[in-house]
Amino acid sequence: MRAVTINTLQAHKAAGDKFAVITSYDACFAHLVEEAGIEVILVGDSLGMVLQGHNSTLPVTVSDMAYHTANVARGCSKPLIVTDMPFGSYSSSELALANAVALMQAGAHMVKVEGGAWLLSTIKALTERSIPVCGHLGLTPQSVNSLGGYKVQGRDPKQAQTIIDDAKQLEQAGASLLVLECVPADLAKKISQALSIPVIGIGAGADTDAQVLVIHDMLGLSSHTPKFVRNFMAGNNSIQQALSDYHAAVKSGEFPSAEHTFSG
Ligand SMILES: Nc1nc(=O)c2c([nH]1)NC[C@@H]1CN(c3ccc(C(=O)N[C@@H](CCC(=O)O)C(=O)O)cc3)CN21
Ligand SMILES: CC(C)C(=O)C(=O)O
Ligand SMILES: [Mg+2]
Repeated sequence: MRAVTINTLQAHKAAGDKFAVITSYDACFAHLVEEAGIEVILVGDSLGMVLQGHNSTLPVTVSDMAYHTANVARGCSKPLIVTDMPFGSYSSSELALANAVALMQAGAHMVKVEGGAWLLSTIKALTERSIPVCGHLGLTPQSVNSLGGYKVQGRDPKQAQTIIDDAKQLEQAGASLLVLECVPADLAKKISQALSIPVIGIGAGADTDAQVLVIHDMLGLSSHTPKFVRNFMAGNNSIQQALSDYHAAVKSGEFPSAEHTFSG
């Protein structure tokens, strides 16, 4: 596998070929993920929950994200590395710019931000300054206190329309990728078809252009696993095989199946 770029992912979408995304927070896992042929590594702020033991992603700092991004970048050379901008680090365009530069200098190839219309000028500012951006809509965990919990989003028609409008505007503002988390499968399908940028689903059904999971969840290491998670260690005795199986199951469309999917 040659180094994955945004062009590679765009070509996958154009050809109707699915690709896989998985979180990593250190060089060891990043290397195993690369060996499995997985296209994209997300250095997710979920590290606040799975590594640091918090019950939300809110306490994670830019310096935490830069530290883990640098460790991941030393462990692999082929996957595209996307790093989450943590809570509060992109509240204004100026703040976002300074923090995104730090994450890019730590080894990220792209940064991810959670939110819709309020972010358009920030996305424009970042992309104009050569910092590629991944959007994130639906269940946005940094908004857990406003949403009242980790709940499926977009079930009522008005809320679904807002997510569709936000997705189109994020693409228009220059986003290169979009994560859709915990939305009904039919809504995710509609958005994936409406956008020309690749859409990555988690709890968003089988019809997005890609899938993402938290690596600890798919290895069966987490105490609470949401409905959209499949344990790829079940019936396996190596992490390397579990990662290869995840890649193959996403590519073939075998994962996610109905049991991992939310309906409207
Ligand atoms: N380990 C881990 N895995 C994740 O997927 C993840 C994190 N941490 N931290 C950041 C966010 C939080 N996420 C979550 C957390 C819980 C649910 C959850 O329990 N969802 C319910 C749906 C409830 C409903 O039906 O509205 C579920 O049953 O899956 C979903 C996403 C996803 N992200
Ligand atoms: C669950 C994914 C999409 C994420 O944002 C994270 O790992 O932080
Ligand atoms: Mg995140």
